[in-house]
Amino acid sequence: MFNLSKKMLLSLAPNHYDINFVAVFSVVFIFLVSKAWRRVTSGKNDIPGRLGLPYLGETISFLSATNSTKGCYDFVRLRRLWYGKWFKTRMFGKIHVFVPNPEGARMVFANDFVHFNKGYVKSMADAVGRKSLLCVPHESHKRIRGLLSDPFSMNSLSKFVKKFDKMLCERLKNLEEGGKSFVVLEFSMKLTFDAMCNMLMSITEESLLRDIERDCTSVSNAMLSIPFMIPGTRYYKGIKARERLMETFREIISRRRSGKESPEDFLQSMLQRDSYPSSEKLDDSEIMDNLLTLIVAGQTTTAAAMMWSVKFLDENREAQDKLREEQLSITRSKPEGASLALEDLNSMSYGSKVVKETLRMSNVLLWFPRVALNDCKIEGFEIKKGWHVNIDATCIHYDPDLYKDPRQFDPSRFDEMQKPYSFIAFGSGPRTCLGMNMAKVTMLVFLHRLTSGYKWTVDDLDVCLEKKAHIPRLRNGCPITLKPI
Ligand code: HEM
Repeated sequence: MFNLSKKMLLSLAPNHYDINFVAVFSVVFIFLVSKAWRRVTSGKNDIPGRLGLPYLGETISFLSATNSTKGCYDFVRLRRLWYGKWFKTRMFGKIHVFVPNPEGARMVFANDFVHFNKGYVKSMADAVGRKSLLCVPHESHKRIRGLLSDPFSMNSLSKFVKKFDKMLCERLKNLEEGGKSFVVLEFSMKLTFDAMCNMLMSITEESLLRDIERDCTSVSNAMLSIPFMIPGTRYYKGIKARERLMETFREIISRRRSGKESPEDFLQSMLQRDSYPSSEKLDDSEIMDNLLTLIVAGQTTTAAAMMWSVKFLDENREAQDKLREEQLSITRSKPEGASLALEDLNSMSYGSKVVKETLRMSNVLLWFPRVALNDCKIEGFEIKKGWHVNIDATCIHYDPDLYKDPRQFDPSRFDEMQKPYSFIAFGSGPRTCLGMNMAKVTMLVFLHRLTSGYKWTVDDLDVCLEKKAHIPRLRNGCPITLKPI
């Protein structure tokens, strides 16, 4: 009975067009009815989105976006197109909501540690250590952060500015003499790493720096891995690397305590508190876990931002010329060959806007994850205890209601005051980036030396992003050739 031939089927409809029409009509009808049904059955405070199968949800789509050259944010971008600004999804067994606006961001930041906290990820705590700022509970966080903060205040960074400037000038000179193309990302990764190790522990020996860098990279790779101690896995390599790093840090601390060396640096400022009451000092495991945290949190972020500044300035010559003009006027106001001082950075008003615009557009940290500690509401939307709430910095930084022509690199947009929580590249609230000042001065010195000393050509214009990277970076690392001016 169901064995109708194609001919008979066609005879049921006067022509092919009718069949096509009926098919398209049915699909549209089913789509509209199911949409209307979802609207009727879900409350008006429900966040739209697809949770998919239990546990798995949309994990595969997320992983495939992460594994593409468009980058993992493409997963979020597509869902915004399908569901609107607010949407939810399920990944790795957890429900995630992406918070798309300043009002929502304010609510989450203002309730950090109260209604929200960073999600506990075992691999992260195992890799950077349980005493890391990224993992400790509220009370310890407040104490540890308070004690770590002083060396990162603007005033304390003046020695760092001088040292970093000297290091950068030497390296740029070498590249200029070589006259060859080099990859900015490789350059900036090594530069920021060496500068941080110098500032934190006065390490300058090349082979030791490279050993520590290799191990820090393994730790960083292990932070979001599956925590099984199986040889060959990212987790295993990260834990082994951590053991070696802790051994190195322990040796440095013991040399300092024996009085064999006492350079003026971050570590020494922590050890000077040895005789203080326990509430006013960090114990050794707190110092070591946070040395590792600072390197891991500071290197890749700052290096990626430096790379993006080169790319954006290359694409926007007007901004590059304006920046160069400002920086050359600073050079002219100083004796020849003088190094930069912290006070010089205060005259870099356009430079500071270039840094902000670079961070707005590059979104080195795409979103900031939190977990809801209780049932609550954000902007009227119901959030259940245990849901992951991601403050979507990228969506906020590209919102055309907050930034006119958001895809245009325009540092002068920061001439005007921004709406609160519309610029959140360094986060906000009790977890605001601890290295914010250091990152800003590093980028300003870099931009100063680059634009006042050189012009450059980008040698490969490919815009594909690196695969499997959680920090958006160009796949080619932005190769350039310098031309002295
Ligand atoms: C351009 C460079 C940088 C960017 C864009 C950046 C961004 C951020 C953001 C957005 C957060 C908050 C994340 C959240 O709320 O979940 C954060 C936290 C943090 N950053 Fe940075 N960062 C940069 C450079 C640095 C540097 C140079 C250091 C250290 C020397 C550093 C150390 C930290 C630490 C320790 C935290 C955790 C703070 C806490 O939980 O109390 N960052 N960073």
